[in-house]
Amino acid sequence: MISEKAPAKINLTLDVLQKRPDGFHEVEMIMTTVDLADRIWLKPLDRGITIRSSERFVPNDKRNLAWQAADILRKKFDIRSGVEITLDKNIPVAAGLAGGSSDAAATLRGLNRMWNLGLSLDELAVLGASIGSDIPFCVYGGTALASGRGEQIQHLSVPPNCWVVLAKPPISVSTADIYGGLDIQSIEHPDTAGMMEALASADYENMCKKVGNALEPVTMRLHPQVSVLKEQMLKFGADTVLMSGSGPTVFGLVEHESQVARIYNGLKGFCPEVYAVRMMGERINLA
Ligand SMILES: C[C@](O)(CO)[C@H](O)COP(=O)(O)OP(=O)(O)OC[C@H]1O[C@@H](n2ccc(N)nc2=O)[C@H](O)[C@@H]1O
Ligand SMILES: Nc1ncnc2c1ncn2[C@@H]1O[C@H](COP(=O)(O)OP(=O)(O)OP(=O)(O)O)[C@@H](O)[C@H]1O
Repeated sequence: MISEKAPAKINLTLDVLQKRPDGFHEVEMIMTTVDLADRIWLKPLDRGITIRSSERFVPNDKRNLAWQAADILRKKFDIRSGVEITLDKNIPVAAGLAGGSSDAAATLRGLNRMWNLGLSLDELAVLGASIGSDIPFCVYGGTALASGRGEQIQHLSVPPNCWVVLAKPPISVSTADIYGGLDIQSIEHPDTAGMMEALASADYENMCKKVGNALEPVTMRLHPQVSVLKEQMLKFGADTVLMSGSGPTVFGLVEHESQVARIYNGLKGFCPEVYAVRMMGERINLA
């Protein structure tokens, strides 16, 4: 049996440049992995792909991104045997934290080992891109600038050490609806280059100043709870707060562990899903 860790990501920046003829949006976003992770287990089967999950809201058929990752490898390399994929979910579902994408990326890395395919992370990322825009980043993890529709990856420096408090309000957000609700002309563009400089110089304060997400106003308009949560987190002492991805999870950054408890305990009262984690920031190696 093979096991792989599948970490969540947060967006330190997310900029949308334009809508493309294929319906996707041209983006520029800086993402980094945090120490909140699913674990996937791969068990050889004679045939077929089956999914078991600890989380009842996750589909256990071909709608599961991990199923699609296994399917693409089986078809491309004419693999006759099968696999049972067990997902130990810790990352909240449909949260803006790329949980499903990270499970798919971990499945690609794990099956590459189990089926002795000898593929590089770059090759796995290309295969992952055909399933979802966030999967290439999740294949490498770490910290990166993602462009195109999210599949072009440029690796960046590890962020300065800090704590991340994540809070997911109990609402569902459709990524397609949030992109669809954007008015391209009125976007307030985050300073992507400024964030890259802050990371390169490991400047925590500047990193906090440069966070920004063009999708945040769209999600907040549809779900005012997200802005309430953001205000609360700032009130409880976070140095900066931003929505991740298309939401609805918001994250707050603090430099010292001693600042975490006030935010965590303050939010726990009215938000059911709160997590205090560290930024991991380092890339995943092929085992
Ligand atoms: C919001 C983010 O999670 C930020 O990291 C990503 O941009 C979305 O990544 P994802 O969930 O892997 O997205 P996909 O599964 O590829 O696409 C879901 C839907 O989001 C919209 N979409 C996604 C990515 C992109 N660059 N432009 C888009 O318009 C499209 O309507 C698409 O049908
Ligand atoms: N392995 C999986 N884990 C969780 N959800 C999955 C998985 N595979 C497919 N899904 C489906 O994908 C939807 C989005 O779930 P996911 O947790 O990946 O969202 P997300 O964190 O918002 O992703 P992203 O940040 O990439 O937009 C869920 O509603 C679920 O039905």
